Amino acid sequence: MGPELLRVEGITKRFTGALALSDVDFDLRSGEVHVLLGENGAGKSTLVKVLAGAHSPDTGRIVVDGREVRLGSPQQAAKLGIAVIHQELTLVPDLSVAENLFLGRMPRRFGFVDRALVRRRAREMLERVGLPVDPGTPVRELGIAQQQMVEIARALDTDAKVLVLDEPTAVLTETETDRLLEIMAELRDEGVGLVFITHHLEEIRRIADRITVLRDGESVGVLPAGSSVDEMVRMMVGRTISEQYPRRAREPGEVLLSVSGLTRSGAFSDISFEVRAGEVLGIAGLVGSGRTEVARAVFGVDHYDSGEVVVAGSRPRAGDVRAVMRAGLGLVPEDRKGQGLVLTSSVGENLGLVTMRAATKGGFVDRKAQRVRTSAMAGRLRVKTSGLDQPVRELSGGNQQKVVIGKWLLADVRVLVLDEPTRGVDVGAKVEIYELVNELTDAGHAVVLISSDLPEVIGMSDRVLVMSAGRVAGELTAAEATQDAVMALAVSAGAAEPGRWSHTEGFSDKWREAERDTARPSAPEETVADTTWEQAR
Ligand SMILES: Nc1ncnc2c1ncn2[C@@H]1O[C@H](COP(=O)(O)OP(=O)(O)OP(=O)(O)O)[C@@H](O)[C@H]1O
Repeated sequence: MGPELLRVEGITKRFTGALALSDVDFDLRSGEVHVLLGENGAGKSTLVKVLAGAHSPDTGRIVVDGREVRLGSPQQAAKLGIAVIHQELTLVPDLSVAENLFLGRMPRRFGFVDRALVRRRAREMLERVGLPVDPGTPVRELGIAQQQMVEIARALDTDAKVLVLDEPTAVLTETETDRLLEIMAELRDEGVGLVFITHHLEEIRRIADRITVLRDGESVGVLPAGSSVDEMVRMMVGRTISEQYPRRAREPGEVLLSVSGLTRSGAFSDISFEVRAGEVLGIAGLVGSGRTEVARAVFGVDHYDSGEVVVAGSRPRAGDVRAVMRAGLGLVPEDRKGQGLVLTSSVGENLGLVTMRAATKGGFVDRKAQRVRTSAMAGRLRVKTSGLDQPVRELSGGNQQKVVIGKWLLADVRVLVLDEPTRGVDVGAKVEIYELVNELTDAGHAVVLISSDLPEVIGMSDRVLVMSAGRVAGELTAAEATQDAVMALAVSAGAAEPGRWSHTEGFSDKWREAERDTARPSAPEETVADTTWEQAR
């Protein structure tokens, strides 16, 4: 490790109702990857925003290159060589890669943009991050990983000595993550100092030189490279987690969800499956295999051409979300930046969105009963909040995700479809979500679990349905569902689409890609929120 690039001492940041950072010390040296680890709401993003000049701390010192500085704005931070890659990328989709790389600082000659120079410099910058795209390509044609690389290339060109990456791998596939970690290692070798946030502990094991653990806004310790997952978990949540996938199987009862011959041209075809009371059915599949599309069609937010959906004995009309919900089926959509939430409303209101109807007595909402239930759920999922009245937009990303899950876990549904329920959620809350799945099935409900996390879908399901290229490729019992067996089925439709499977990417890579490609955080999700509002009234 080289000389110290940056140090913060005694940083405190208070928001109304929350002490986000309390007397935090942190330092970064040249040529190291320093990981910030902590539960949802521990204060990681707040510290990053202080380093980015986006939040000014209430107290504390910031020292860059040995000199105390005030980071009054992101521009000032950038001038001092601190570049931050936030989760929400900031590129302009309709401009080319080169135009984005030089946004606001186009090299000019005699007053004209020097196009030849722009292209040459752009190529050099892209080469540094190993991105083989033409600088003339519009950014909107790039995948998320490539866009992230363009941002990193741009950041590095401004002579950044410090590169801060806030949960960059959450949206990446395994191969893309590998590539990013390689580039991070190369930059480290060049002497750049990197601050890295991730909830994936195995990534930390691979790349971290030091790990600073935050808990409730305090720095509780620094772990060295090579620390075990157990050590990280213990320091992060203050206890060990004995069982990662605590599935309690029970004798299945009557069929609660029956899907037969469901077909939508171009998306999925002839999908049939059943889920019984007390069962967890996992749905697995690769890029474009259609898992999420099927879930959305079953829930009624997307249409289907033919087939039948029966929920607890009734046949809701295709495409009628309200009828599907009345029949007793709920969907936790894959979360994308607060999707499924009413951001301006409070934590309590959001948790109660779907249950309000259940808590309605003679036309009036029984507010007391409602509060008891929502507050118990917030406690179980350890939603970090100053109270049920806090606006949900003030919560950290992971805690917003917990509220989306909690809302549906509280809903009185017979069948709950969970699409990527644990993305962005810390390890402790993950296990709590699994426990709640157990409780749902203990109580005789049925759960459909769609997940890109292969160990999770295998560990928590009684049966795993594997989809491939829009069809059901097969079904495995819990005992049969090994990674290899699931993989073999998932690629079984490969012959039909040779191009898709010819590359040598890892399996779970396509897995995460599938998840991402099918995510459409647009109108249909709003429909969900609107419908629940309407129902609540
Ligand atoms: N603008 C704000 N207003 C009020 N409270 C805030 C605001 N921003 C953050 N907080 C609070 O500060 C605390 C730390 O949040 P922060 O976003 O730093 O957590 P995090 O460690 O990044 O979590 P995650 O892993 O979920 O992203 C949380 O309790 C959060 O509710």
